[in-house]
Parts: sequence; structure tokens; C-alpha cells
Amino acid sequence: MTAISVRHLSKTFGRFQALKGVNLEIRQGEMVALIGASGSGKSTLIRHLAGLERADSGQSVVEIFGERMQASGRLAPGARRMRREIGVVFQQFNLVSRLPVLTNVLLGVLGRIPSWRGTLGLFNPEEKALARSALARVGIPNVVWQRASTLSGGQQQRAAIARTLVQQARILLADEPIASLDPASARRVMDVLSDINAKEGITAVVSLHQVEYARAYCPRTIAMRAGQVVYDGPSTALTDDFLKDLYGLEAEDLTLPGGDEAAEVAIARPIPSSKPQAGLTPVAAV
Ligand SMILES: Nc1ncnc2c1ncn2[C@@H]1O[C@H](COP(=O)(O)OP(=O)(O)OP(=O)(O)O)[C@@H](O)[C@H]1O
Repeated sequence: MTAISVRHLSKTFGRFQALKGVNLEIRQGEMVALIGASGSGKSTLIRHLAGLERADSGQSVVEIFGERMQASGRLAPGARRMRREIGVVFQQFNLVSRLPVLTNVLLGVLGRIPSWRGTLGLFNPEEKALARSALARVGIPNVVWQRASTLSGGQQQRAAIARTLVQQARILLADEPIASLDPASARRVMDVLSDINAKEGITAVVSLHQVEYARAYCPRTIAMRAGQVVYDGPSTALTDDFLKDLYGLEAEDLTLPGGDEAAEVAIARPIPSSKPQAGLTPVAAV
């Protein structure tokens, strides 16, 4: 089943075109990396997938599980309901810092309970148990009563992922979730994302700055440059040479300093040796 379908997606801010006719299909249960240099349009694309941004009027279409979320720059009447299927994790500012972690995670149920209950913070024991088990699921069962502001960056990201579990999202969009983290924390966050993708079958789209993480965790990568998809295929095919073909000098910004050896130490997973597969061509060159 197709989880996300995007056709002719274009977005213009003022006179600047941030997305230029993006087309992509993501099947249910896939884990897909979105890579690209700064300004290539990754966040803008993710915001459209999340129903947080409207595309240019024209042919742009975004569908979630076969249902239209927006078309021609208009959100569909069901867009709000569809957003509940989609959990979003950002690089920063994911949590309400003054609230306990448990309350932050419980915010994931807001879409499913009467608004008066949410406003008063009246969560029932089952919901609280769900939030606790989500925190255990992401490996931080002991921070339940801590204020969110006291968590490390990696713990905050994992709590944000726990909130999407409580939300019972079927799609998880993570916009540079590891960009501000040290390698060990980044690895733990990617491990959690990979694990819930594998075990819960949650479709995951993760924007990343370094291709090594894409190769280690995501079978498929969509690479963007200047608002366009320039490659969509197996992550293992994204060798350093292929990246140079796609990005020229910008390719240096998309790899960890120190090459594959340093990446293996940082990621602590063997980076698949990545000979380009026959017939793989950048999308733009097709
Ligand atoms: N609300 C906005 N108003 C004006 N320009 C915007 C807006 N949002 C994004 N842009 C521009 O669109 C382009 C794409 O931005 P976007 O944030 O999607 O890139 P990105 O690939 O996510 O970059 P980064 O890796 O730095 O987060 C950039 O040039 C950005 O300045």
C-alpha cells in the first residue's frame, strides 16, 4: 500500500522556488532517508507531507494512504484528521520544556480525546500507561517525572518519538532529528527510529545531513538538490563518487569528516560497501 504519494509538488516563497515539481511514492513500512545540502528543500517537503504547508496552486498533489491531503494549494477537508496519522519530530523544540516528560508524551493523545480533557490535562490511567510504555519503548523509562528541559538532546528526541507512538501515528516524519546530537546520541535515536519502523511497521521518512546514516539505517534514499529530487533509490548506491556527480562540491557537506572508517566508528554499524548498481542514474538525468 502507498503511504505517501506526491505529484508535481511545487512551492514558491516570494520569488524563490523551494520545491520544483517533486514526485515520489513511499510504500507503507518503508524507512526512507531524505538527504540534500542546506536549503535543498528537505524541510519544506516534510512540512508539506505533514499537512503543515500548502503548495503552490497548480498540479501539486499530496496523498496519504490513498486519500488526498492537499491539491492545487488547497488542504482537503479531511487534512486535519489525516494529520493524526502523521507524527513529526523536528531537530529542536520538540517538547514543552517546563512540563514533565510524561505530560509531553501524553500530548500525543490530544487528537483522540475530547478537547476539554486535553485542556484540563485529564488523562486517564490507560493513556498514562501507554505513555509510560512508549517511554520504555524508546529506552528512557526513568525520566517520566523530569521536566523536559532537564533531558539531554538525545533523550528529548526519543521522548518526541515516544509521543508519536502514543499518537499512534502510522507515518513518522523526522526533520533532521540527529543534527544537533553527538554521535552516540545520534546513533541511539536512529536505532529507535529503525526499531519502531521494523517492529511496528511505521513508515519513516528521516531527513539527514550525512549520507553515512542513510546508508547504515535506511534502505532507500531520496536526494534533493535545489528543490528537485536528483536521486531516488538504494542508499548503498550513494558512494562518495556518485555523490560528487550529484552535488559537485556540495557533496563534502553530506559526508562525515574522516571517511567511511570514521563513519563506522560514529555509527558503530558497518557501512555497506557501496558499489554503484548497474543502471542507477540520477533522477534528473533520466
Ligand atoms: N517560510 C519561508 N519563507 C521564505 N523562504 C523559505 C521559507 N521556508 C524555506 N524557505 C527557503 O526555501 C529553501 C529550502 O529550505 P528548506 O528549509 O526546505 O531546506 P533544507 O534542505 O531543509 O535545509 P536545511 O538542511 O538547512 O534545513 C531555502 O532557501 C529557504 O531559505
